Amino acid sequence: MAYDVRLIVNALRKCTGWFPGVHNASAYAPAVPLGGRPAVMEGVATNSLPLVTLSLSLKGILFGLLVTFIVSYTRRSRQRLPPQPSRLPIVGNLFQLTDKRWLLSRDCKERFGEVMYLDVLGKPTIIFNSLKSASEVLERRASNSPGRPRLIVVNEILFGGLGLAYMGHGEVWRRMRRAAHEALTKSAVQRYHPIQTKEATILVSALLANPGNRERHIQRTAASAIMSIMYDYPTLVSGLDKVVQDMDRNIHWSARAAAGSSLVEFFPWMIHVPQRFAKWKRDALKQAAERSQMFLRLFNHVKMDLVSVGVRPSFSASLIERQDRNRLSEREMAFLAGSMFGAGLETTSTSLTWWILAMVAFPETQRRAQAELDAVVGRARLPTYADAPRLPYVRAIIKEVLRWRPAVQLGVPHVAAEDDWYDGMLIPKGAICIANIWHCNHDRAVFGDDADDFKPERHLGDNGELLPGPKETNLEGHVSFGFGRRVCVGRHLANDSLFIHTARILWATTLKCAQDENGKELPPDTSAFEEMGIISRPPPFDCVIAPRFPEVQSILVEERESFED
Ligand code: HEM
Repeated sequence: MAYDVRLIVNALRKCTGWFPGVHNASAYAPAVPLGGRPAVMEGVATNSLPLVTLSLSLKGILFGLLVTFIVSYTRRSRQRLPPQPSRLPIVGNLFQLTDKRWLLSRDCKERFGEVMYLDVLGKPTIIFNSLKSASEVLERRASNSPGRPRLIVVNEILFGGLGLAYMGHGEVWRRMRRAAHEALTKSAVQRYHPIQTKEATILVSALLANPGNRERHIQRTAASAIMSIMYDYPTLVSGLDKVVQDMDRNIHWSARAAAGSSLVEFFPWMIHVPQRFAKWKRDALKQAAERSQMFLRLFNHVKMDLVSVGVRPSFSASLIERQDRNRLSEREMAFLAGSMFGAGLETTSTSLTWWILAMVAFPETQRRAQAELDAVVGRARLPTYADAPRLPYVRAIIKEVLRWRPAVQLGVPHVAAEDDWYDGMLIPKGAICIANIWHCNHDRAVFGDDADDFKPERHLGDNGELLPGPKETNLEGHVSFGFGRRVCVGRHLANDSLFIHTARILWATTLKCAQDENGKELPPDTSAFEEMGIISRPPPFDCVIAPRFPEVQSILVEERESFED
């Protein structure tokens, strides 16, 4: 009897998604309509194998039947998984996972739909490409995904297992998370308004005095505010302060490590390689020792001040006051405060930089916000937190910036505790779940055909009031703060900080495009971004920052003099 081996091999390929020779993004399965299944699920090309015809005996027939059985069994179980791009032997879809630009592309969403399955070195990984799928699985059924995957470098080495953002959801995480949550509720963060107000004023003055150093001023203000909030640290004069530089180095390390860039994340046995053969391990351990010393030093300072100077509001002080209730050890408290610094600094400063870019690129939105400020605040004083309820457009701009250009474009990974289903597709137990925050925030099914446009008024109601976001978005109007039990614990602090900084910059300055020598405007590129680990920020851009009216300078000086230090 003659059999065409091609049929058997192709059937195998159809079920396993194995495409020999596929090794880069250009080799993804052919396009299919939105919501359709990619080629790997629909069928495979049959013209790449040589025609081999064999004469088979009875044994061959039995072998064929066995293969057919395995094929149809594998196919049945695979068909329940979300669509998967073609993969390579052994590494599977590793290269798709690390190709962030492709993951953020419309092409990815259109080919693979709302939920995509990647096999990364044998680890099932699910990418949620729509707001509906991410919020249903990670928000509404949040109790199934509070965990994090094992993050060896950032959690186990750099944070010694105590990095709030990166640790698993065990008992220690629960205690640390509850303590952080209680110290940073919407009402608790109001005690930090004086710090944030002062920092915003210093930032505006610095931007007007020396606009060329814009990025350095933003970095200083973000670092200074968070150091004061976490440790009651005095206002930093410069972003070059040693403690900030140390922290900064650590943050960069964490951000890179959190992006899973180290080989040990994929080959955990590498953790056992002795240090003398593994530079990555030596470097990471050195960073970890520095980090631990710094966290403990800063925290102990607050403890001593509590005795000598008395209680002044800070996150660390509130942890010490509630130590019995929180049941946290000194080390856990010190690492909790340190985790907050790392998680809050780059995210907030990056969002402020995206905001400046948006104001320069879309001057009509800037003018509308300034008209609102003139009407509500006038020009005789700077805006304050008390004005916030009557400044819906200023706040709508913040929501829109966070939606339009999220600082974290691909969410921090969660892990599915049990098998779960979305739209008939299996999310297997143990799968790494990553919300594609970029696609969620630009989801046309929720935000309309103009989802890619910068349009703050989408957050306003008919009477100009600020709307709660779509129900899928934690009512923020975006999902840039993540999901479920791991949602950003510092989001109220971040929102308040962005409000006072942006309101004061808008009140005092006009932000304009830079010009070339012929007076031609040089608008910033609104679609480019550069990556720092899990953070995406705009590439450097120039802009002009000028006082909006003559009295600005004297009012700023007066305001600064009113701050006692
Ligand atoms: C605009 C500013 C910010 C953005 C865009 C942002 C974004 C995020 C995102 C996407 C996550 C991951 C959520 C998830 O796993 O689903 C996160 C977690 C976290 N954020 Fe933020 N964040 C910001 C500001 C802050 C600030 C100011 C702090 C602290 C002061 C902070 C502290 C944290 C912590 C500790 C976590 C980990 C929570 C956990 O795993 O239990 N963040 N943030």
